[in-house]
Amino acid sequence: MPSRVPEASHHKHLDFNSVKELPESHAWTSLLGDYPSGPDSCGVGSVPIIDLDDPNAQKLVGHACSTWGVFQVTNHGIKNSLLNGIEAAGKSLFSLPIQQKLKAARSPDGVSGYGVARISSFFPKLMWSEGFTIFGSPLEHARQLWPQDHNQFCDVIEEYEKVMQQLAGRLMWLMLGSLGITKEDIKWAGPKANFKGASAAIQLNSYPACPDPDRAMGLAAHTDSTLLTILHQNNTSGLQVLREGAGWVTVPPRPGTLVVNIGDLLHILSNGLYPSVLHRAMVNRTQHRLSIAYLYGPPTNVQISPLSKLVDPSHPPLYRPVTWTEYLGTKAKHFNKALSSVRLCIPLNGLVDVNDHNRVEVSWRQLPYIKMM
Ligand SMILES: C=C1C[C@]23C[C@@]1(O)CC[C@H]2[C@@]12CCC[C@@](C)(C(=O)O1)[C@H]2[C@@H]3C(=O)O
Ligand SMILES: O=C(O)CCC(=O)C(=O)O
Ligand SMILES: [Fe+2]
Repeated sequence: MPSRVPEASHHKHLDFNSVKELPESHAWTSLLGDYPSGPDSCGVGSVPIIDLDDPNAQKLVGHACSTWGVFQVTNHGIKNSLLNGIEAAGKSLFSLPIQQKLKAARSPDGVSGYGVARISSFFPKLMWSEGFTIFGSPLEHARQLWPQDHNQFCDVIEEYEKVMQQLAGRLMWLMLGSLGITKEDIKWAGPKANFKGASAAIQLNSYPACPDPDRAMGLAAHTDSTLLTILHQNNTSGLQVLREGAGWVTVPPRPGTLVVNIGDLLHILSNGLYPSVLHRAMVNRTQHRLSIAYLYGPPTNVQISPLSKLVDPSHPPLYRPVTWTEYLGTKAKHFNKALSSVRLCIPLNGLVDVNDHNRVEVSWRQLPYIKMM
């Protein structure tokens, strides 16, 4: 694990508009040599695109989840006007003067607000991006950002949350259905099995054009601590996913298409059958990139553990139960070791020791960070 950067060791909040040269604080040397890039040269294919109206959608989703951990969806029911609306809301936020944005700064222990990527403290260099997280009502922060006129922003966010919650529920049943899981198996999905009590955060990410993109990192490689994440990107490339044996594969934006990726909690729930995908965001010299992530999780206090239908003597539970709140805390503390820190030890006699919560294993997931040091 790279050494952490002390909070005050350099200026964290950059006014990207005024910077003409990449500052040393943001220069990630030897970064791009960690894995080969691009699917085209080695023929691994590209991230699957699934039409949600396809009668075969469940099977296609299941296959994409077990092989890629990520897929793109069309015919998802989200209007283009709303996607444009949330993009415009993000643009309007990030184009405010830095002093104004800092009025809505995320507090050191807080979740919501404006700030640098929260995983920054795990890296020796800062990332070429800024973010705004919404968990619960955006009203207070929106008032600080636009004292005269915050309604437009809040209305778009509210509408986005409403439709994304429905889409996320639909995706959950496609994913779970493909594992043979039925509505009776997930009590916390609620009496109508529509995941009404689920929680979610919206993360607006801004990646300004960068004077030296080959030495900069937009958002460092990570997995999401979610069940699933639905990502809308503007018309600028930057998202890459890591495919074992192939390297970093770019997920180019396609108008009206949303990216869905599996997070650590679905990895746990599926007992490792649907692995969470490692991904990152790169930057470029000329275009401002914007992405909006809908980070979807269970009700915050529900214990998530491998589904009993997926567990038997030859497939023992790989993870101990954990709530979303607890897991987010673990991620904030242990970052890329969070998932293995909730993994159970399977001794040779096959009996699981539920108290051994702290085993740390080195897997291919950790290589990108180790190589960076
Ligand atoms: C619900 C959440 C997931 C997240 C932490 C957060 O509380 C809100 C922001 C999310 C995000 C977005 C960018 C990448 C990420 C690793 C991060 O630093 O903040 C994720 C967090 C996560 O999935 O662990
Ligand atoms: O900007 C992107 O494409 C990725 C964003 C992301 O990974 C996140 O918000 O968790
Ligand atoms: Fe992410």
